[in-house]
Amino acid sequence: MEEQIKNEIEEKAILIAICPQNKEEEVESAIDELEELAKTAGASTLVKVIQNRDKPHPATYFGKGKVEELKEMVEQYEITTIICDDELSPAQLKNLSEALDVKIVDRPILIMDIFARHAHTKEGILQVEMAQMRYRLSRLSGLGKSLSRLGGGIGTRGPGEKKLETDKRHIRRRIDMLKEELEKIHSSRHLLREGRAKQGKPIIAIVGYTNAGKSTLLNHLTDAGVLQEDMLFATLYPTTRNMVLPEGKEVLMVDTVGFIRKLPHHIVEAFKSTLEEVVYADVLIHMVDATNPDANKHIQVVHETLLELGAEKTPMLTLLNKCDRDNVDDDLWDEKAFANIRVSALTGDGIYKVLEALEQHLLQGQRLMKIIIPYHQGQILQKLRTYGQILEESYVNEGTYVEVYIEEAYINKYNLGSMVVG
Ligand SMILES: Nc1nc2c(ncn2[C@@H]2O[C@H](COP(=O)(O)OP(=O)(O)OP(=O)(O)O)[C@@H](O)[C@H]2O)c(=O)[nH]1
Ligand SMILES: [Mg+2]
Repeated sequence: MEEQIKNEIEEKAILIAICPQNKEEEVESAIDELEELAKTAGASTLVKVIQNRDKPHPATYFGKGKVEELKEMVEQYEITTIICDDELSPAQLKNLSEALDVKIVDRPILIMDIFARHAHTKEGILQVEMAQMRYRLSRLSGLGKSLSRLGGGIGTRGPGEKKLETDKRHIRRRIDMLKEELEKIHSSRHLLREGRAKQGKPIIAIVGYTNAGKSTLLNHLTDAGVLQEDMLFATLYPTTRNMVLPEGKEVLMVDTVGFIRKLPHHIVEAFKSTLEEVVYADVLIHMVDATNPDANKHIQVVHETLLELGAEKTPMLTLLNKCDRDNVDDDLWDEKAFANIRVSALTGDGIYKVLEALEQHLLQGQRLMKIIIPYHQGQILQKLRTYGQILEESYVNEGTYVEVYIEEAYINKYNLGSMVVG
């Protein structure tokens, strides 16, 4: 069964979340963020309802009484959409939708909807559709009912197919096609990356919470002309630009997709190749919006996401951004960074210090390492050829024996310490 999509309806939403003991502040800020996300997706929030409970009710997310209350509010405010701060199970989706007779949207659907609106490149469009299809396949029983209620708006936007597909076999077939197309794009991205590696320039990736100012920084540094806007997930694909540091060192700067708490698993999967830009970087610039009351939480989410991606060991320089504003948190500090610098990507204040710190980091004393690289880790040898100065190379039983002059940063990044011999 397929349904034509209509997107013109005005969505009036109630936001719902549960609050375990002592988590009041965290939940408050999460639901405020959910309101921002809802706004970005075109829905206005009329009411926020938080229920104190440790875990969601397995069948209906909220308990019975609270669902009754919701029902009354839905009628009173002529609500079209309920948006839940957590990911809902198929049963919860179905039961809530039946009990309340409105569309039910959860955090993953909402975020994917925003991604769908902002995807403009072929890769981005395919990736979003892949995430949506995978999600849809896993939620079919609950979702069909919920989304068919209003036939438009959040959750029904897709950049690819203009149909809301609810047939399992069709979805599976579509997923296979998307997979094939994406693999083609990814192999060309791989070649691109190899090409860059051959240039031997260090890669610097700008990471951070969504809306922190990453694109603004890239634009300031390189006139990249990337869209910078006060909205969540303005950037969905990486832009790379050449740059020369003050003492003449050439680097590549990459702007990337922003992170957010509870970034849907299907998004992470579908955007893996895009997010991998972060994994291949030699240094990370971590942008923090120092005026956001939740900046500490944002820093923590960025650390967690980097860990998930396997980039937690990459040296990181943290920029406490938007310091031109008067509501900056002066106590902010990212412990994991090798330096914290206060900047304004908008006015350029402090940016010179950033470039100096980067350059100093990249040029800092090299060390002589005598190591054996196991044969199955040939890619590390490639990196040493690119970034280091190899004095000797020979083949032994355990792998390739190498004596190399290499910068400190790479020793940590490639875990060379564990390969030392003699
Ligand atoms: N006042 C001030 N505003 C800034 C600064 N840097 C960025 N902004 C604003 O913050 C908003 C977000 O900036 P972007 O550069 O789009 O942020 P981003 O991190 O690329 O966001 P996503 O791509 O959506 O993840 C824009 O409205 C920028 O103008 C700054 O230093 N000062
Ligand atoms: Mg951006």
